[in-house]
Amino acid sequence: MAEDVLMLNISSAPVTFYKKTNRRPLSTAEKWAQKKRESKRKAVFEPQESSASKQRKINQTGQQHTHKQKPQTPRSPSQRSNNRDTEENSDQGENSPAKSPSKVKTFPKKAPKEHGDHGRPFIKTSSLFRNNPEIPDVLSPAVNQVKEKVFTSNMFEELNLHPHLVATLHKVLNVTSMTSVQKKTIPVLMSGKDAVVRSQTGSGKTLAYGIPVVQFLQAMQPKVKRSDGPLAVLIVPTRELALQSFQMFQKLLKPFTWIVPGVLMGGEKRKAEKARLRKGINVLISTPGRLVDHIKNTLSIAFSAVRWLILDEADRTLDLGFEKDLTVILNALNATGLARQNVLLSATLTEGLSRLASISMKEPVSIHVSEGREETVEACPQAAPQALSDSYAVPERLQQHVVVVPSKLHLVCLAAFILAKCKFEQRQKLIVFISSCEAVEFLLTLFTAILCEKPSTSSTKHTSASLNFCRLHGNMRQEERTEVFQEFSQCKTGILLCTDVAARGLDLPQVTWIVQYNPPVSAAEYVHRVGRTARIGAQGSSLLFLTPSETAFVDVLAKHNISLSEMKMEDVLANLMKDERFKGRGKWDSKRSAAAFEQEVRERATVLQTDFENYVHANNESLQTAKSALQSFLRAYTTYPSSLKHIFHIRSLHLGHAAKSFGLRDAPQGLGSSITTNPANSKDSKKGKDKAKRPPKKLTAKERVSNLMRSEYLSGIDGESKSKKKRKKKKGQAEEEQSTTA
Ligand SMILES: Nc1ncnc2c1ncn2[C@@H]1O[C@H](COP(=O)(O)OP(=O)(O)OP(=O)(O)O)[C@@H](O)[C@H]1O
Repeated sequence: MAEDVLMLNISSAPVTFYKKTNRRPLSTAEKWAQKKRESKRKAVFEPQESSASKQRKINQTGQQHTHKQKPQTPRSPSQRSNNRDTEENSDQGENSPAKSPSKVKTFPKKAPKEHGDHGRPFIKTSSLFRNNPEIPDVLSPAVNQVKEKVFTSNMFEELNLHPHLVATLHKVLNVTSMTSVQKKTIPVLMSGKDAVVRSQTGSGKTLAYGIPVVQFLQAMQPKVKRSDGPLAVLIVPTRELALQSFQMFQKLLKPFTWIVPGVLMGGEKRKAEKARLRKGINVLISTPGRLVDHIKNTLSIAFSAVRWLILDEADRTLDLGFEKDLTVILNALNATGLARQNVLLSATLTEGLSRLASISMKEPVSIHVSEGREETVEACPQAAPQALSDSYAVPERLQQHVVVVPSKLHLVCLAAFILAKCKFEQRQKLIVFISSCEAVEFLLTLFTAILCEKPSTSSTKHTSASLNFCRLHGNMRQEERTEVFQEFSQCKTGILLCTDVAARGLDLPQVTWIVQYNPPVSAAEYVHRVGRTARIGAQGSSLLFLTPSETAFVDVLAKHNISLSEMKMEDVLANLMKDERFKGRGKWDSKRSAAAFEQEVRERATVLQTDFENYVHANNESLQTAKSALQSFLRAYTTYPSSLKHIFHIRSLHLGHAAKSFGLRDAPQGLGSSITTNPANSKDSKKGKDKAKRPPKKLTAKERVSNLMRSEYLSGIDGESKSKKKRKKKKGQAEEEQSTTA
């Protein structure tokens, strides 16, 4: 433990605990004085146990409680005794810099005994409300939120489309009037121009390019044949989005049966894809990596007839992570020399894309829908993408919230929120974004075990629904991914725990809440995540979790004209009052004071956290799962881009507190050394000290990219690591092997 603290420089970093303190380090005497003040303060503010209650516990156990406990068998909340120890021997296992030495003396390290009178094992409880950093007020700066009108009163009939296409839009896709982006984009693309299109999430961009492509292909003379091969190529960053876009083209092409759409995506059998390519695919939808794979290994893929290239989620597809793949694709397409229409689309296109856009496009028309530019479709040669500002539009009916939660309380706070929405409210569908595949798996198992239990008696005051958890991330088998994606699309309620693999483009109907349990890597990713709700003019809400040291991210969002309102952590936790399974040790009476209410909330949070911890520590397997989830979370934390490192830096994480958010009582040994790369984080040896004096090694652009990409692999977005590719080659699995990372 102590080593971890040193390695991460946590103990010497007061910024971890109190935001924006530039104080000099405290002397030992000052630290003692501070601790004394702190414990006095706690005596006033923290829930206290009566001495009678303390005495009762000592009598029951025959001893005082110890620091190191054997793992307890997890017990259902209904089995639990209400006579639990809350906030008692609470700080053990955390690398808490404010731990009082006197406390350590008070509790000798003895194994727990069973209660003599009840025959129940001693239940270790968790300290949640001590030694947390102060929660600063979050003042989201006032911004002029960019507004985009979703719908227009114009009908598709006005566009001079094939009547069967219009009929399909009405009957199959159920759409009649155009959205703003469709009204602006479709005529431009039908006139044969290239375009860079930016409009908010869920505003109908897919049809904005889908309709012109189908209109063009159905009118081609001589008639399109399968043997022509790809005439339109659509590149998207994830497999689920590829599947979704493919399904949309299937619908649009219903009346034009001679035009064949097809999808290539990692995780599918290459052999089958090759066979389909041989037969002929006219509208080819693919993830970049898989298309490159076929360009290199499939003879029958030919691009001699390609007339359209569309990059959906273009900022993601064009970013450095996919640059190499895209270069291969562009070279293959350009080799044919045929005139081609190019379209780039995203909700977050900025000027950063000008470089690649200018490589692949001819005098693109820049289209954006923000108010004030309503009717301007400017032809803007070469420099078109520069016209796009850094302000992002988010759906007007999206209510955005932020909650500041100390690391220790993250897990219970998320659980309380999920219970509130999905157990005690009707028709709620949540997506929870988490930074790594392992953490998704861990939370799925934990929540299913602890939150999904049925209430033991009829004492539950509120009517409650059963919780329906599912998960989506890049380490799942493709069939399972597809199944979950389809199921969650169709269900009316439920909770999807996922990585950023679900952040882009997915059109999952009726999602009511987006929870960002781990903050996104950029403002753009924030926009895409929240964009999974409030689509096509609907209402929706989002909640961003930040720790006290991360609150400056709100200012980063404000720079992109995104404003959030604060939700108080206490209010989220207060939802636990609806769930009798986690009630505290005393009899709760709703007529009691506000202070008693607050104490009961804290007790319930503690009971819940204790359940989580008991579950995690019940056996070695669950313990290891929690540890590797924590490790993957920390790894992901090191991959924030340098522009955000002042907010999200591994050194400002408190390992012990982060461990608690994975149900761990202790921060596992050696975690720090496996995570940190900065010499300043090495042990406090002379060598380490010397190194620490040196400025951190400046990363090359390549290293920064590989760092960033590592986070994408963690979150399961399409792509493959070099080492993985090598391993695959070695095994000679080129044909059948399925990529697990996309
Ligand atoms: N004209 C329309 N009228 C009604 N619904 C529409 C219309 N156009 C598209 N939709 C529906 O709106 C939803 C969102 O569309 P789409 O997925 O194309 O949005 P998007 O702008 O691409 O979002 P994102 O930026 O998140 O990818 C889909 O369910 C689609 O069927």
